[in-house]
Amino acid sequence: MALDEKALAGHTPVMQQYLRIKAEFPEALVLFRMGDFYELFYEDARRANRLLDVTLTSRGQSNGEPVLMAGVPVHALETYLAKLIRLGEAVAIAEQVGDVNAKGPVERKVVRVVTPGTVTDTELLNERQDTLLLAAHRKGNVWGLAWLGLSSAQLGLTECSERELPGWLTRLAPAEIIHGAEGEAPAALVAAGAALTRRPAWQFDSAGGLRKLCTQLQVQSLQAFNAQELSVAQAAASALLAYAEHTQGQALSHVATLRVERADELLDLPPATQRNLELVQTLRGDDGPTLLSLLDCCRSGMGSRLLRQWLTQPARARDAAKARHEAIAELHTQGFEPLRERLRHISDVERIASRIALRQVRPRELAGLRETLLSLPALEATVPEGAPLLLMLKAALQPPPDIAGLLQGSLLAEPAALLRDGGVIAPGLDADLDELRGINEHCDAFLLALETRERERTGISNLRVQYNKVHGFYIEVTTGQLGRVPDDYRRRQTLKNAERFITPELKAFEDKALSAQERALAREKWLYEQLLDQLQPHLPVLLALARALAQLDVLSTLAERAATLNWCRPQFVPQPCIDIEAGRHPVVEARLAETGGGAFISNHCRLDARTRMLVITGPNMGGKSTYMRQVALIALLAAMGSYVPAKNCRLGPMDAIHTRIGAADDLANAQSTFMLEMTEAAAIVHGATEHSLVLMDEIGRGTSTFDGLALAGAIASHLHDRNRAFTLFATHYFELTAFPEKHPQALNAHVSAVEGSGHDIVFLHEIQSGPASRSYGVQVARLAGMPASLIRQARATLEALEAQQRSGQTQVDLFAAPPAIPEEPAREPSALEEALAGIDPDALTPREALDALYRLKTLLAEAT
Ligand SMILES: Nc1ncnc2c1ncn2[C@@H]1O[C@H](COP(=O)(O)OP(=O)(O)OP(=O)(O)O)[C@@H](O)[C@H]1O
Repeated sequence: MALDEKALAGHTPVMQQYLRIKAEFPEALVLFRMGDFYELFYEDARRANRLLDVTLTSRGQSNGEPVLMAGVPVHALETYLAKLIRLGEAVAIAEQVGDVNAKGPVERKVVRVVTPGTVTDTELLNERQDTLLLAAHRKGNVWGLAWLGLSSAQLGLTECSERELPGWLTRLAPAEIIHGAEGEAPAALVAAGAALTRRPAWQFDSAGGLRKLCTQLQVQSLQAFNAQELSVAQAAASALLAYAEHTQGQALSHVATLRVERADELLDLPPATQRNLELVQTLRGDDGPTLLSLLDCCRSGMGSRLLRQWLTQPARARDAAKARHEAIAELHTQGFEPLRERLRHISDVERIASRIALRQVRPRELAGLRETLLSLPALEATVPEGAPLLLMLKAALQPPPDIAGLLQGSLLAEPAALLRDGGVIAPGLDADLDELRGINEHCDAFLLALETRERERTGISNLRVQYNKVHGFYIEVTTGQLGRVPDDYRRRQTLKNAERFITPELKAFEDKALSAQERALAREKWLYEQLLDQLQPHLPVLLALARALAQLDVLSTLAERAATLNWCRPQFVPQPCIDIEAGRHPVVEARLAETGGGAFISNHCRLDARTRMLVITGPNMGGKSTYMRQVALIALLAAMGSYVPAKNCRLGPMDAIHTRIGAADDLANAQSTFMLEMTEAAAIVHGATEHSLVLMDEIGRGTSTFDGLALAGAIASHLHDRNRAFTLFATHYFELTAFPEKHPQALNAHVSAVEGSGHDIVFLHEIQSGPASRSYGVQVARLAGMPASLIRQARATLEALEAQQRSGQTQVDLFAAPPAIPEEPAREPSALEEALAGIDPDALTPREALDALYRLKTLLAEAT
């Protein structure tokens, strides 16, 4: 924001200082330190009043206007910061850095900028979820994405199409997105629900990005990362790195590797799939119960964060998943509890390493790191050796011993929480510090000796030598004894019953002791900085160690889950198939167990090259949705490297899981239920391949029966004939049970239910072959507590409708091939067209051209 210097001149000096700072951080709320408060002014004050409920006041005048302000107390900063970051705000904290006693306003400087995507404070981060900053840049039809986890040292790039963009945003779930679009932010970015920050368009520059990335990674080119050609993503990276450095006020030395992701290497889980399968969030937006909440018994935040990544970004290739299955099998045989017990005590090495790089690490975090490093040999001994992946991770648990030694030699066993309090550096590291501390420690002995001496000298037996923070050292004499006070005593303070004095000797000691304390503190700070310097070269090793610990945590957690929940090891085969014996829905099963809702009924699913589609019918509440979702969840669990809730499971190659399952209206995006249903279905019809798994739940129900039925039939045919995807197609349209008659790769299946006495219905939740006999909708409504009279009326209407249908009408073929578009009959050219075709404009003189024009006009008049 350009500052109008003339307008500025009318403001008070402090407000001038404020406005200059604000101009540097126009998008952030500026917290301006004034004594014991951080003040916000003008529009920022209004926003703070709305967001934080702090009082809005106005004080004095500047530039002829009252100054609107709101303040938060210094001691409550962290609480307010946490709230603002959760609300998606960016905050710049301007501290007083100059001499408070100097003339004019004390110098202030922004020392910290905290934004939702760049927070690194332990208190402000979610322990179990990565906080990512993402930059998005569009060029033509290509979107370039670059993302950074400041506290996990992750840097990633990808390029994708407009269609793929929402999938990436859901998968990465960034906390903050930066973009360079003028005006309104692109709708796809807004839909991601992250905080949006606009940066100047010129910062999205691919040449600059390439340069910045090379400098960051200390390489000549990005060839080794396969990122040399990704110019749109490089442009995004340029803005990303500039913004991250701007907020941190320093280079990001710990970010030393780059991952290039390609959509065709990942199992495609579009946003609808992630939502419908309730992977990390329920349909209501809660954190549980979800597949992640069921799986996440990790012992560390690092493990939880990695588990979430494995779940939302599974690879298409099966190698990594196979290696994980093998490791889990080994952990089953050899035991995983000792390892999990050890992992319980490790600290968050990943975040600590990042905070070392950013020089924000606290003494106790370093002490935690030291304990973790020292516990590695014992932890390593609990890792079984059988599987190659475990062997590799075991090897990574041996970082050079000098880091642990360095921390041991440098830090006290239990250092103070904050460096500014002192009491952090170990004795024996630095002779100067030890000497300064010695002065302090000998203080007590000196004071005792002085007290004895002064008592003898003055004959005052109750004389005391003491210290307090406000008045320093003093000799206290009660009023009755004042007559004995020698001449060299100088009065320091008068109390009700006593006087306090100081002597030249005590004063000299005080100067020495106090300055020793101050100097010891300064020395500790300096030594701490030295320690951070010494740790910098070890960051890559520490980050590698963090990743190994996180993997061990996830693997042993998956082993525990598999054992506790009775899951099996899936098998991958090259032939196309989904062959699940006695599969279960893990989350529904766990809920039933928790609520005493009875046993979960397991079901098979057999799809292969000959049977690619199941048309599933059956009553509402019968378990169709549960069944379809469980097949998808089993496929996904296998792909991420977990065991699966089934007795046996064989899976062929898979490139995507598409789902179209009824959801609430998307009012926010002004789409009706039906529009949303068709948009999602269209995306599936366009995207699914013969290696995809497609779940279609009651497609067409959002519109009139005939429209819905016609569309459902056409979509089923398309999926069967053209996409050839593995499809589970649940429907209430009985007409669709005729589908398999004409479609050789489709089969009917139904969820079973029986009608008990008095029209009651009992759900058996078993998937059986063949179509359902009827739908039981009225019975379910009765179960739901509809009044008896209403149910009677519905039943009568139903019978009448069924009778009407039986009484004739030729059947419409729902699945007939679409009629060909009629071709236009061949037509004789008109006289006008023939004349026009006969003219060669280049061969005509102007006169002939004019004649030709008249001739054409005449022909036109004759024709009309
Ligand atoms: N295999 C099963 N074993 C035990 N209980 C089950 C099983 N499948 C489903 N259920 C129970 O039945 C309830 C309804 O299941 P679900 O929502 O899958 O039915 P639906 O057939 O899809 O119903 P609708 O057609 O109304 O959407 C579930 O919440 C669950 O409690």
